[in-house]
Amino acid sequence: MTSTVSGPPLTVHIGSRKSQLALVQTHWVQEQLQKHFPDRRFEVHTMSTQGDIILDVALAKIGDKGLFTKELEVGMLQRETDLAVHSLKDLPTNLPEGLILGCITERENPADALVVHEKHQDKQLETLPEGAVIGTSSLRRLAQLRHHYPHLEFKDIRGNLNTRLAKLDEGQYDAIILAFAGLHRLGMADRIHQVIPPEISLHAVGQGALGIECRANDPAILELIKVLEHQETAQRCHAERAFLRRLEGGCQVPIGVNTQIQDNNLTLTGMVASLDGKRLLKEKVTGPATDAEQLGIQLAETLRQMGAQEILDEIFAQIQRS
Ligand SMILES: NCc1[nH]cc(CCC(=O)O)c1CC(=O)O
Repeated sequence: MTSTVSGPPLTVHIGSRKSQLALVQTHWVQEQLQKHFPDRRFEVHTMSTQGDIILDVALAKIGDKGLFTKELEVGMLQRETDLAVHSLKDLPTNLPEGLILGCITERENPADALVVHEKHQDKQLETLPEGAVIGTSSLRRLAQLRHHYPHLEFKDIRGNLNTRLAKLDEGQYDAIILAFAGLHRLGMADRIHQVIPPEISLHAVGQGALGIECRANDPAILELIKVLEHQETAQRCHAERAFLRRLEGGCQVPIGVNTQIQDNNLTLTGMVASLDGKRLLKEKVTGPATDAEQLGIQLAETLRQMGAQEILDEIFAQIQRS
């Protein structure tokens, strides 16, 4: 065996959450890296994050950044692991000192999806009856659906995908909203009843893509994970993340996006809404895909001029009070 002096360690340690979805995603990354680098060993280390442990409090109220990522980050900073695989939408836009977002993988369909109770098999979002109870833990989904369907009721829902589906099937909800990507990756795409179009619900920043985080001063690991980067997804997600970073008020907020790239031009649509869905600001920007971050910042400033900051400040105060 040859020893590598400056190359990556022969065994690469990958940090992951323990949820079924996290493991499917991490094992995919492990498998891809193994294919590219057959001489190395890739080992997965699972960890529980606060987000996996605190299940009885609404996500919006916890509000803490990095709820699903912090323990994985500590692992890398303490050199127990070399990289961590995240659902990109759970990765805060500002990372701890010493860590970077080293790779963004090809995105699955980023849309939200409607899953209905069996008694509503013949219904769509627009035909669900008045008072039907929709389960979601996301302020973004809540605000946009309230805006378009004020006759529906909304109730918080927590837990992993299987728990949420079980609560729906038991009859605690008439329908729930989940990410298309999560259902698809877990082999449960057959539960998707309606893919919600962007005109109704703009998706979360980074939704459907994986983000691989590593130490900033570890070029060998960075070089390994870069082979999994998907350029178009990365450009879209860098625009989305720059938009969120520029707007964010320090809590989970109703901010949604959509991105498209055509002929090297990136169009970013962004939305900020009040919790009651009564005010909803939406605008878009187009420019060279290579200026992704600049486009995100520009759109954030435009929305702020339209009044987004007042909406976000109000929501932050509301969440603190409730
Ligand atoms: N916050 C939970 C979470 N983080 C990533 C996904 C789904 C997969 C993805 O968006 O990449 C989900 C579940 C959901 O929103 O339904």
